[in-house]
Amino acid sequence: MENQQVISQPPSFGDNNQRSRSVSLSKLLPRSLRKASVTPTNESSAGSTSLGDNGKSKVRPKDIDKTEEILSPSNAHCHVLEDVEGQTPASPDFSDNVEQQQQEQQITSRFSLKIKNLFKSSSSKVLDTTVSEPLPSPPATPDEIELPQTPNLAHTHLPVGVEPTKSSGESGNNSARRIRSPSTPIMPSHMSASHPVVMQALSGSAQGSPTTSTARADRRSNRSDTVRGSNPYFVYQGLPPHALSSQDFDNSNNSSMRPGDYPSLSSATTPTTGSSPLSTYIQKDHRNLSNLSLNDINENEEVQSFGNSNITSPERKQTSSTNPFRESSTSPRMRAATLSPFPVIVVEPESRHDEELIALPPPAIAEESGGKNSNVKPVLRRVASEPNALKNATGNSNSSSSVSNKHESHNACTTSQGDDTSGAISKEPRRSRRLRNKSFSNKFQEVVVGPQSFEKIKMLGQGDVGKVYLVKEKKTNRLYALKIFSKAEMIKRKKIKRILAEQEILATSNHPFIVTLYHSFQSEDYLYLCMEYCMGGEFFRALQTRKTKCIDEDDARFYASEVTAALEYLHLMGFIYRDLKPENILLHQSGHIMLSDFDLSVQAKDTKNPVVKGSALSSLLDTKICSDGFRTNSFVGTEEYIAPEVIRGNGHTAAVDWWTLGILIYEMLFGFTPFKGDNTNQTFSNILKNDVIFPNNNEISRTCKDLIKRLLTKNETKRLGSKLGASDIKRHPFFKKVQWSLLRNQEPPLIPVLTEDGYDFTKLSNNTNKGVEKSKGIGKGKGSGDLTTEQERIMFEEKVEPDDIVSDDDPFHDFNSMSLMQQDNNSLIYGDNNSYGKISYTPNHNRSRSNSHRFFKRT
Ligand SMILES: Nc1ncnc2c1ncn2[C@@H]1O[C@H](COP(=O)(O)OP(=O)(O)OP(=O)(O)O)[C@@H](O)[C@H]1O
Repeated sequence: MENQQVISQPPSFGDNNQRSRSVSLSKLLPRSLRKASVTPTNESSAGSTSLGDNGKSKVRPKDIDKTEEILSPSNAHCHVLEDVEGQTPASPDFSDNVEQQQQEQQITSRFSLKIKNLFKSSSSKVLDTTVSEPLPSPPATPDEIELPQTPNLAHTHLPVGVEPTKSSGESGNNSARRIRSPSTPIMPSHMSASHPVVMQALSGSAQGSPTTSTARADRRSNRSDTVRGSNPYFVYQGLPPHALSSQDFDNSNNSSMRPGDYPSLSSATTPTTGSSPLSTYIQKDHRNLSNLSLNDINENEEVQSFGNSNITSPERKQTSSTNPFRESSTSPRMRAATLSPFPVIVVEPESRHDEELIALPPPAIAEESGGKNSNVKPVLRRVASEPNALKNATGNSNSSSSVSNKHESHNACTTSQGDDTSGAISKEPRRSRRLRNKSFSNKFQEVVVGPQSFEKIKMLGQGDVGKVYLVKEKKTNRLYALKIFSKAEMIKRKKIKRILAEQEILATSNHPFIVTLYHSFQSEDYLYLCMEYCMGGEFFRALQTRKTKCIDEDDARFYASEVTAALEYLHLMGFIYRDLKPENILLHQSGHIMLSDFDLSVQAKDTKNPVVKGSALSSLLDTKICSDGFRTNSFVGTEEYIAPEVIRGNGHTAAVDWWTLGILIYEMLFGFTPFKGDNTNQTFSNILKNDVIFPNNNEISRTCKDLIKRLLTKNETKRLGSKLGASDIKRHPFFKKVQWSLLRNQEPPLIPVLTEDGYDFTKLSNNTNKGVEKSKGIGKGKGSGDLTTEQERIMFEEKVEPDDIVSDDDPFHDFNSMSLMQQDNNSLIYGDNNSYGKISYTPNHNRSRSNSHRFFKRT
């Protein structure tokens, strides 16, 4: 097969050094740092991440959660209505960009000063950031810069705002390729010896100049060269103590660092020398620290600002925010944007969980350990509210018996609530109606499966908090993707709201481009989402199989139209997706897209019904109105995809999804994202200040470039989509030929096929999971494979806890256990001869340049 390129199936997380991808900014810690279980040897660390028990040896990230800031709908932002139709395609309106750039430059300069001053007063443990690095000046170019054309665009792209000198070209080479992986050794700029700040700190050391060829060669030769740095608007303060454990440093052969030690700048050396504990640590475990501190600080900031109050006054907003951008927004325009027209902030009702979760675990533990803390109010909860892993993690002396007791306690709960001998629980637990009362509830019935109904075939991937397994249902042999979350982990990291949101979006959605949720259920220690298995894996992988990491315009139109349809649907439901990127787009076996990973999504408060506007002849659906007036203030997204308003921290709306669509289309066409800089600082600066530029690629039409420009309009009120939402995008000339109601009947450009030379998972799954770990290079360290296997064994052996027994003060009370009423028969059937290890993407020969919009009829 000539055009067929075989790549590894999105690997089990042990494979992560094979790829690199950026991680959503909301993810507090790099995955490796988040690993819950520390194995005896460092080789095993990548593959032995634990979700479950063994809490004593776990590395626990600092607790954070999103506390969404909802701004009063009564102060809904004004939006400029602009009609796309009839406009000359390549005539973008960037009239306010110059003014905006100047103001933003002033603001960012102020931040630099402010943050520098902060550092002056910081202890030596606080790592300096890149703020001393001058922000790149906006390119003195017209809106479109034609760069010299070369065969490989990915290699010729110069980062926006970087002069096309030799060095920047090299830098562009590094930054142009978007190689991302949660555990690729991507070094933040402040960790890189080539970074000026590190250079400064290492002054006197023989690290060379940032511009020396040695440093560049290091960067080129090391995958960590996708240097990421700190956001100029947030201060990197080193790894928080909870992020590091003694075991981690033992693994790094360094005993001098203690768990509580912050890695300091002085100890952060170049990844190539590996002489510092941190660099050794990072090198060995291929960590990406770049996004860590941003989230950490931002999340804490939000907790501080909004965690203890239901209503936050404008004054509170002004004073409590630690976002330097907001604090120092002294320009009238920025101040106006910050305070008006959204002066009132209301905390989301769901934040109840955040408060509960801050409070619950310690009292529960205190109570169990003899109630020594008499001030602690007894908490009415059953054992399931305190997962065994959590008890272990907190060193509860009863933990040893908890595993053996759990089924007893479960049985006690299931048989008779009144039998509870503690006497503490006197009321009948109420059955959660959260999802049952929703309009879609007739889609679901009582849960008909449990963990034991499935057999693990392989791990598909590990996300921020969940592990996703390819499983087959024993009874039917059907394949599913089972996403499993540890309750203890969710509690510790205050992700309860996230998982509830993810469950709700998946359960609510019924759309061909959104992954289907078949079952969701919980056991005592775990939460489970059983979803449609998208055997094509991540669209990101499919892009990587292309020679230039990109696809042609017709193909990009195909994927962009499906993504637009999915976003339109989500917006109609009142959801803002917020994390669009190729990694979160999965490919169905048919080649059509499936949006997944909704843990960063948020639902608008007071969702409104869509409105049809226009005449009978040309009516347009206004989906923007569904979440009108809703602004949320979390700092979420993925570095290269993040919208300017998110960086500014003034709140954002569903318009962020249209921004990310613009980045996605750009990346599909050119193989890299438009604003990527050498580090986070520069990337954010580029996002805020620079216009999108296009490589000199004559194959890309003017309408396509116009669409991208309009989607990447920095002013969200002028961005395409700000008038009617998806309808604005759908009627752009770029999509003129698209038949929106027949998208599912389009021929996809790439068809995923399982190849024959993959791992023989049939044998491996018969021969216990241990074999899988070995074959995938997971758990090389002695015992780690056993540990993973043991945890997985528990995951797949636990019993379902029906809603009736999950008491209403249980943090997971609202995680309803249910099964889809009518299951379609489209899910793949497990085949003994199939390999689930490797996949290829075959160009669809039914689809050519001339007929790419040909539709086939189903027979
Ligand atoms: N339905 C599915 N079919 C096939 N693979 C899947 C499916 N769902 C998830 N995966 C794989 O598992 C990986 C992790 O899943 P997912 O992104 O949902 O987890 P997450 O914890 O939300 O991750 P993230 O850190 O990106 O938010 C995905 O990147 C994908 O490769």
